[in-house]
Amino acid sequence: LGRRITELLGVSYPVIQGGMAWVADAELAAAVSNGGGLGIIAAANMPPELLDREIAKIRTLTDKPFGVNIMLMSSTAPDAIELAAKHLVPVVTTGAGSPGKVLDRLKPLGIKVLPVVPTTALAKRVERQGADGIIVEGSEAGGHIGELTTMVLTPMVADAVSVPVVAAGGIGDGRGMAAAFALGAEGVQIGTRFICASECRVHDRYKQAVIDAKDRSSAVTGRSTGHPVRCIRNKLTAQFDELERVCAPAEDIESLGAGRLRDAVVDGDIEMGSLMAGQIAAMVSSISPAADIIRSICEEAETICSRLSSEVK
Ligand SMILES: O=C(O)COc1ccc(-c2c[nH]c(CNC(=O)Nc3ncc(Sc4ccccn4)s3)n2)cc1
Repeated sequence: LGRRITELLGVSYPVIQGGMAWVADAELAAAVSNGGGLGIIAAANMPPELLDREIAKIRTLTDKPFGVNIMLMSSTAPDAIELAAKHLVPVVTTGAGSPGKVLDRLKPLGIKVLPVVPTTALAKRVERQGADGIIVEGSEAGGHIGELTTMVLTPMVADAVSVPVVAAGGIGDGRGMAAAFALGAEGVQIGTRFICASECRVHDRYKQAVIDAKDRSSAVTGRSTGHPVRCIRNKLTAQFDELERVCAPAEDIESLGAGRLRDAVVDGDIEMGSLMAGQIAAMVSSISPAADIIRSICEEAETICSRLSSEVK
């Protein structure tokens, strides 16, 4: 079922690790790639010299394909594009903006480009612009999200484009992967579950917050600024809610959020840090090696898909 994606990316399993800002570094990405998936380094707002070192570093940790995620809202995006070109990074994923410039610059170099999109319209646009695959991200996801759920967005985009679709948002076990394939996806992108990978270097209190999360633990803040972001509820999200209740100006909301993701990831500040995570955090209950996470999800999905196909008869 995932053959077009495994062949496109040169991986064993059609599993992409989410390019999570501050979380997805060379260590996590290498562990995912060595485990048979596609590990992704998040360029996010990294200074170019740091991203340059992370890309050089992953090349010492794995000889398997890997990718770089370029967050198009970041002022460092143009530098990230040039670094991806310089290193001939096998795969680039993009988020939080329209990837026209990325496609024009990197496709001619043979780099595979898979944009993340939150709507069907954007999916059609990026296919026209030459996307090799399309990652559709539902509002179940952590971080900066759109309004449509994975359950609705996936089949709509699968019907609208011919390139392979990868489903993201709310997928954390084999059932989610099997469901994504049933909806027309040919691969999955997983973020939150990999926050609790052994090789992920976020602070243990961040990992514990993900494990402790229940189904209603996450909340979306920042809708009024046009950049809705899903995080685990804490004092910070309560302050965002208060600012939005009194219709504070967008810059006050954005300045409250600046640097908070770092506080959570590096300092383990679970009260005032930005604990970006998806709704699937409620289903995460253990810290496991990335390779085990990938294998167990794919084996469970395989079992479900073959049971479904035999029972349908
Ligand atoms: O140009 C247009 O038409 C708009 O295009 C798009 C609009 C939105 C998206 C989109 C939604 N979700 C994604 C992929 N996921 C993400 O980008 N998730 C993220 N999590 C944390 C991030 S860091 C941050 C920094 C500032 C504000 C908020 N977040 S980025 N892309 C992609 C394209």
